[in-house]
Amino acid sequence: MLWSRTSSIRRPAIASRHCDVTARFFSCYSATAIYMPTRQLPKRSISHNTTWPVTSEKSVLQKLKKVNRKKKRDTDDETKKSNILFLEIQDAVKSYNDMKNTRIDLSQLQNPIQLIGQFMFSRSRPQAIIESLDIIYQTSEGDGIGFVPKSLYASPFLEDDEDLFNKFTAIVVPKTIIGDKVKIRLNMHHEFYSEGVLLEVLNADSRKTARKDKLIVCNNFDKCSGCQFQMLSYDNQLKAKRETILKAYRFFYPDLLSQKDLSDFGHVHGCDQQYAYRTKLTPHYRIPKEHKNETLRIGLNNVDPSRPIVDIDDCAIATSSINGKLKEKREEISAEVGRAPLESQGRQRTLLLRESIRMNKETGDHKRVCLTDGVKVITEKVDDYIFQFDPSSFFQNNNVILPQVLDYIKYHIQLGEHKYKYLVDTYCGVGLFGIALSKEISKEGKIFGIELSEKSIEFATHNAKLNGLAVPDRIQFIPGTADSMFKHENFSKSGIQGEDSIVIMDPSRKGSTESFIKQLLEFKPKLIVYVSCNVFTQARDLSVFNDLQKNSSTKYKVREIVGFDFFPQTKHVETVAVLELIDSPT
Ligand SMILES: C[S@@+](CC[C@H](N)C(=O)[O-])C[C@H]1O[C@@H](n2cnc3c(N)ncnc32)[C@H](O)[C@@H]1O
Repeated sequence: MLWSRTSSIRRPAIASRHCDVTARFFSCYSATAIYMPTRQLPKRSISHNTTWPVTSEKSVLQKLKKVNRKKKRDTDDETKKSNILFLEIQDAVKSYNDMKNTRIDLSQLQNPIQLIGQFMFSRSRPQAIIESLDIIYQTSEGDGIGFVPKSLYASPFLEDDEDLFNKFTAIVVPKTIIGDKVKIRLNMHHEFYSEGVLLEVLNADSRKTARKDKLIVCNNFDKCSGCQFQMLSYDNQLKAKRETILKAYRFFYPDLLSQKDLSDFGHVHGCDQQYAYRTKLTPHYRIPKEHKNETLRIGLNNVDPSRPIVDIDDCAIATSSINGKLKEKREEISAEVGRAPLESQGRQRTLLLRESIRMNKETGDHKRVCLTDGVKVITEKVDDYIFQFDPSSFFQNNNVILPQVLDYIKYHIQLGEHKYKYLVDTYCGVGLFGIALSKEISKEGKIFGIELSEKSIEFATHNAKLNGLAVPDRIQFIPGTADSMFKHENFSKSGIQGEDSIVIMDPSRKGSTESFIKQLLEFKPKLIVYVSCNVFTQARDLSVFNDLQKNSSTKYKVREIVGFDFFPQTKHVETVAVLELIDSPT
């Protein structure tokens, strides 16, 4: 179970009908030349038969709940994407107020249910165009945020002028960056924001934006949800990712920011290869409905959720062997389309494309190939270690950067005089860190790993043997939750002591648990290395660790928190936090 702390996110009270926004605001706003759609939508001109108010308020709410299940803010998990966006919108409001010298508050952003209803159903959605929107904020999802007064577009959809007066819409626009001036179409409206679809960048060559559209290598970049930052120089991509790290700690562990030297906090190490690095791709396709004359599309989701899958021939961030296999699979599937039984037409399928190495047993040479459906075992090489795993098990998708990450962890293990005897690899997957760092601990020492997936543990044990490590004397992997490890019989029998240990933790996106963190503090490892693919949950977990240590005599210092760019061109950033024990009662 995911632990939770009291949520600091509060829903504002019902929108105030008497919010004061200065006349000065309006004067500076009109200067930004945001104006109504060329095709003005006359008040209440939308057919009542197709849209609101035929759709009752109740059914709109029900539909919204369903459509937005994933986007719903969740009070149990403050690090959920929808909650992060909510915090980011509040952040964006502050930036906007500072820039424009105004005092908008969150209640002024609330979308009335009537407006939500009008924009909910893609078939009857009105064409509302915002001719010019300034992007003033970047979200951790890589989208831009801008604000417009509701009076600019919403009057045809709202009966009550109170819902327009001094009210604003926060518009979240994928594929935009701070400084962009863009033309957009409005899509779904949610409680506190609306989705925008980018139609045109109006200031692409201006100095106000870091956008360089000539850097975009992919023909599908504007539609595909896979990459967000192809229009940025690589340096600027790394800067944007550092901002995400700083933001995560500001939201969930602000004390740390004030303790640390900010100049290096969150520095992101770049990847040597910025395209053709991805060793796994899972494109989707829908078996075309013959009677509707549909065409086959194989690719990734569209940034506009109301549009179909983006057909992708060649993915610029995937390796060449993956792209080769994608072409083969396309031909295979196309050939079968006409033969698909009626009941399977319209069904969505996902392809698994995974790069693997193929060894020539006689010469020892190996080449990289792409495997797909029905494959039992994938083989990968990281530094001098070989790893095998089944395609459903987790394994990192960028092996260009992996040696760099391992070197970084080795550097921290070797820093100082301490000779470590034990390495505890929690959330160990198929044993990557335990095995690849095995030389970092003394010969008489031991490596212990725990992982939820039994299948992964079978492969971790197999990988240990494959790499010449004695099981269970030198290395042991057990299935189970990380929470249960410290009390596990095998762990107790292993004789592993905190003072001579390094604990690696690498949980999935939802992060760790309070129970694990408590036990970790009691175990008192000399060094903790927290690897994370979600910096928000990492910041939350380290804040909990800090709260717990305040009431204990055991003291840790955060040595460093850095990022590694496992996924160039995208919004993702992997972070590594290194904590060292500085004081503990004997
Ligand atoms: C991000 S992966 C890291 C795997 C491995 N460290 C690597 O780099 O290949 C996270 C792993 O944690 C496992 N996991 C998820 N919840 C867990 C839990 N409560 N206890 C132990 N392992 C868990 C997942 O199955 C997954 O293999």
